[in-house]
Amino acid sequence: MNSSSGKLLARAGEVTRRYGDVVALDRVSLDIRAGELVGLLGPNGAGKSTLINLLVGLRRPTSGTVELLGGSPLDAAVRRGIGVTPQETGLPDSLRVGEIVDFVGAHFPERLGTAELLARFGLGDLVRRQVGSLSGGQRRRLGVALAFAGRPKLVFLDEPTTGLDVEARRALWDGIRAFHEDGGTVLLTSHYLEEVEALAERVVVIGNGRVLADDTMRAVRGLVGTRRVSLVAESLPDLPGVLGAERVDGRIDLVVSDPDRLVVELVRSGAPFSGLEIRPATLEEAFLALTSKESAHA
Ligand SMILES: Nc1ncnc2c1ncn2[C@@H]1O[C@H](COP(=O)(O)OP(=O)(O)OP(=O)(O)O)[C@@H](O)[C@H]1O
Repeated sequence: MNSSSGKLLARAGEVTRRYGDVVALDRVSLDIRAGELVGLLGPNGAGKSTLINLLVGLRRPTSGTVELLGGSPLDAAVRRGIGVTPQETGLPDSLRVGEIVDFVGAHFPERLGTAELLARFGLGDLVRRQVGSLSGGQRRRLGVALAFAGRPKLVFLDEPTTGLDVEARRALWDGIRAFHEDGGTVLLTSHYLEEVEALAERVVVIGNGRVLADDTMRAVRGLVGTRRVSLVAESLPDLPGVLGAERVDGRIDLVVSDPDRLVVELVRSGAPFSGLEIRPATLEEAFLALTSKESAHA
């Protein structure tokens, strides 16, 4: 909401993280301010989890700086102010849902009541159930809910709804929204554009370890305010304004911002082609175009 005026809660400054030869993050900078709900969007291997792990102190950057709640994420006292749900959560099967929430909550100076927390995430009916008896989706929801148990200032959610059905996903969204509406700050990663669209006002697109866009959802859409031009051709010359290109089932699909100009240039080039189709690009395609921009070849 007041994205540029809120207090700075987390900052990655020019962070690079290598794993051997792999550069998972390449000089990434990111500020998260109080009251924001930021969606971190990117394909598999883009570096999203690595960035979260650096911000929450699970890993250290190879170079660059990380600040969390005005201190260092390596400081356990600082980390008490945040909530984290990793991609996978291992919870002891024999404990009851209510017991786990009590146990986790007890580690924090301030906490949300067990009943309230479970209700927020649509888990109220499960308070007496043993974790071992929960479905995968229920367990996942519990894992996410636990990130909110200690009334955190800032919550990091790494792909919170992966593998959940529509209903469970919406229950989670409601819980995340309720926290945000109370003034809470969230950074969440997702592969799902609809999830980021449903929740986040600010979107950071990450690909190949770099920040490709950091703006409002609207602006990120506009940035690639795109059409998809699809045609059959052996090969194409370099064409102007191509944001992304891929071969699909014998066709070449180009994501472009100005399809008229592209077609004019295509005809002018004399390259043989057939089966020309032009349609609006979906947000998914716009996103893929952004992430493949550097490697696009038309
Ligand atoms: N512990 C590790 N050792 C070696 N390489 C790693 C390690 N963790 C991550 N990587 C590599 O770093 C890159 C970024 O991975 P990361 O998990 O941050 O991406 P991601 O965007 O979270 O992907 P996903 O959506 O699949 O979780 C990948 O190439 C990955 O293989």
